[in-house]
Amino acid sequence: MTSRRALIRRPGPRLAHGLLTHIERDPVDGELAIGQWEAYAHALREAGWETLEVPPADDCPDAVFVEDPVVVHEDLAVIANPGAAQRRRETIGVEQTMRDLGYRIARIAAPGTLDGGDVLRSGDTAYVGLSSRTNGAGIQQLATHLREFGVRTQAVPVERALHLKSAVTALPDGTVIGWDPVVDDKEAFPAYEAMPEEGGAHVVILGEDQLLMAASAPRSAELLRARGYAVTTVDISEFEKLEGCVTCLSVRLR
Ligand SMILES: NC(=O)NCCC[C@H](N)C(=O)O
Repeated sequence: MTSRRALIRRPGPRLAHGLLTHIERDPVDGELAIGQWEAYAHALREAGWETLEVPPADDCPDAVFVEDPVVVHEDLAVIANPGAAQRRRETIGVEQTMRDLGYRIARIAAPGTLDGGDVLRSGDTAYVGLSSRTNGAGIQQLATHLREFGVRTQAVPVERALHLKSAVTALPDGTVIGWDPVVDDKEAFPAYEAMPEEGGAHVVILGEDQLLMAASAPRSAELLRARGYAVTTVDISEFEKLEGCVTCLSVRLR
């Protein structure tokens, strides 16, 4: 029925030891996390996406956040060089999966660092967070890789959030939505709208009029429903305790 596929990666036994930067540790319930991850994958499939599992990386606590080790554009998979050293081994299995799927492979190389969570594509622009994980050299390398597609890359400062997409995402019509307390530069975007909750800044575009959001942002979901979007919500509380959000749990391949 569909050519839409999404990469996901099952959480491993060390999930509770995932990295934290901006929040205090709150114990993660591993079993609940697996149930939430399965419900997330189910929501993708219900919306017509085929889910492809990258083999788990059980020694990497944050491997479930599969968006971070790769940026995919058309037939090119840019393997990231994660800014946190302990996340770098996550790229091995992701690269193998992308090769097996027939993607061309490019790489972000040291001294460049880049996490996929910092890359927000909207229209013909890639906004890339200059964050604690992604540096200027990484952004320049990504810009070079994306140039062949006519994609323009624009760096955006990120100081108050982990990744650019922890602070903002984009609606199908190009409006960038964010949670003001962690957005450093609203002026970077041609159209910006504030959401009332932190999780309200995170949308996975399931279709032209269909969004996936976290259950932790009910008021934002209502606002977006009022704009005509069909919004599916999933509870991802255990991943939010690790600074994860709906966007980072999958990579949509189009
Ligand atoms: N793209 C994302 O927002 N990923 C979330 C990563 C959370 C993980 N605990 C980390 O600090 O790397």
